[in-house]
This record gives sequence, structure tokens and C-alpha cells, in this order.
Amino acid sequence: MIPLLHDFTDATVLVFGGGPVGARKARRFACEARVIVVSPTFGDRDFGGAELIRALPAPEDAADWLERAAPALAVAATDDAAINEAVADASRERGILVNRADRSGERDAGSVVVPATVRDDPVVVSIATGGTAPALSKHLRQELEETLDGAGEMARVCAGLREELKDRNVPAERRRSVVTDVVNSPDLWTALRTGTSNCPQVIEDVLADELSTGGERP
Ligand SMILES: C[C@@]1(CC(=O)O)c2cc3[nH]c(cc4nc(cc5[nH]c(cc(n2)[C@H]1CCC(=O)O)[C@@](C)(CC(=O)O)[C@@H]5CCC(=O)O)C(CC(=O)O)=C4CCC(=O)O)c(CCC(=O)O)c3CC(=O)O
Ligand SMILES: NC(=O)C1=CN([C@@H]2O[C@H](COP(=O)(O)OP(=O)(O)OC[C@H]3O[C@@H](n4cnc5c(N)ncnc54)[C@H](O)[C@@H]3O)[C@@H](O)[C@H]2O)C=CC1
Repeated sequence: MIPLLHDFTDATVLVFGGGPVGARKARRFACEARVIVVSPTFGDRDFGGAELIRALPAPEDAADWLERAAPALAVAATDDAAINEAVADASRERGILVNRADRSGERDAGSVVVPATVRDDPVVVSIATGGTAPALSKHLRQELEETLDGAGEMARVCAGLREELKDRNVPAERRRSVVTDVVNSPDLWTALRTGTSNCPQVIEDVLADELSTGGERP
């Protein structure tokens, strides 16, 4: 399987199953997509603001639910293998992506896996184990959370710098070395993480330094 980033803006995700797994998948997608969860029970779980529809679809009803919701992605997260299978089959027939939560290892065409994800927008890192060891994905995600602290702010620094340096017609080679130095500065990471500096301040400092040295290293 090959990782891709998929934009779910204006798209629907249809989740079958309102248990802990259905709720987790719903929360994951609800930050961007319109999410509908269909299940006979929901408990008092957090579904991330998804629309909840109380129903118990039989396997032969799966196609009808997909036709009506026209989702970009269907998530089969019930504890009933027959309905999960029917959702996967009906999705595949319609070219709808499908995530089957009760299967690991080999996948059918058109199926997707939900990876463990660390997000510090606009930075995103996802981890998967070929479906073999989700607990390991979770463990590595927890470890990476620490490493990635401040990465979102660092991305904004780099983006702002690239823009400003381009505006000043700084040659590509020089732009690359300025941005690379910034990314490799342990002091800067610490300053961004501890809040002793911020994106506009860093950009201002680097540009001031760049202009005063005229691109020459002192
Ligand atoms: C194939 C996949 C399909 C998919 O769901 O997309 C799948 C399938 C299955 N998971 C199972 C079990 C567990 N899953 C978790 C946790 C997560 N599972 C996630 C993804 C995936 N799980 C996909 C593969 C990803 C990869 O390649 O690594 C994560 C990363 C993302 C998310 O779901 O949000 C999320 C961590 C999020 C985070 O915290 O960052 C835990 C840990 C826990 O709950 O604490 C356990 C118990 C421990 C264990 O078993 O390892 C079972 C057995 C059920 C049973 O035995 O009944 C199956 C089915 C089977 O194996 O048959
Ligand atoms: N992918 C993952 O990360 C994980 C996957 N699993 C797998 O996912 C399945 C679901 O896990 P949990 O949420 O913990 O199970 P659960 O048993 O707590 O919840 C299942 C939900 O599906 C609903 N349901 C049953 N029949 C349905 C139907 N025909 N249509 C719609 N909803 C229906 C139930 O009412 C319940 O709300 C498990 O059976 C297991 O195989 C389990 C743990 C992690």
C-alpha cells in the first residue's frame, strides 16, 4: 500500500458501527469531512460532531445506504463480519474507498487503512505497519509526538522565509542554505517550543541577518 494525503473537504464519510472503533474513525474524519455514523447503539461516545443515524442495516441494505449517502469513503467498523463484508463489496462495486476495521494484512483493491497520525498543522506524519501491529503504530505515534513538537511553527517559519527571500530576489541556492540552516538550528527549535520566539520574530531576525551580511557568512 502507498501512503497518500486525501482532501476530504466537501466529502462524506459513512461509518458503519457506533462502538469505540467507529467513534475513533468518525472523530478522525470529522475534522474535515461530513461524517455520518449508522449504528443501532452509540453509547455516550464522542463522535466528533458526526451525524448519528440509529439503524441496524442488514448486509443486503449496505448498497442502499451507500447510494443515499454517496460517500467518498465507507468505514466498516461493526462487530458483525457479514455487514462489514457487504459494505466492503458494495463500496468496491461503486468505486468508493473502503476501510475495513476488522481485517488486517492483505487488502482488497480500493481499500484503505487508517494510520496512526501525529498532526501539528501543516505538518502531518502517519505510521502504519502493513496492518500487522496497530499497537506498534500507536506506540510510535506517541514517541513521535515529542519529536514533532514545534514542527508546525517551524513550517510556518520556513514558508514565510521562502516567500520573503523570493520577494527579495535572493538566488535559489542561497535561499536553500538559509532555510536549511534554520531547520537545523537546535536553538531555534527550543525557542519555538518554549515560546521564547515565534514565527514573525524569527523571520525578521533571519532577514535582518541576511541583509546585514549581504548573504556572506561572517
Ligand atoms: C488494519 C487496521 C485497519 C484500520 O482500522 O484501518 C487495523 C485493524 C485492527 N486493529 C486491531 C486492534 C487494535 N487497534 C488499535 C489501535 C489502532 N488501530 C489503528 C489502525 C488499524 N487497525 C489498521 C492498521 C494500521 C497499521 O498498519 O498499523 C490505528 C493506528 C488508527 C486508528 O484506528 O485510528 C489505531 C491507533 C491510533 C493511535 O492511537 O494513534 C489497538 C490499540 C489500542 O486500542 O490501544 C488495538 C489493540 C492492540 C492490537 O491488537 O494491536 C484489530 C484486532 C481487533 C481484535 O482483535 O478483535 C484489527 C483487526 C485485525 O487485526 O484483524
Ligand atoms: N481497526 C481497529 O483499530 C480496531 C478494530 N477492531 C475491530 O473492529 C470491530 C469493532 O470494534 P469495537 O468498536 O470495539 O466493537 P463494538 O462491539 O464495541 O461496537 C460495534 C458497534 O457496531 C454496531 N453494529 C452492529 N451491527 C451493526 C450493523 N449491522 N450496522 C451498523 N452498526 C452495527 C454495534 O451496535 C456497536 O455499536 C471489532 O469487532 C474488531 O474486529 C477492534 C479494535 C481496534
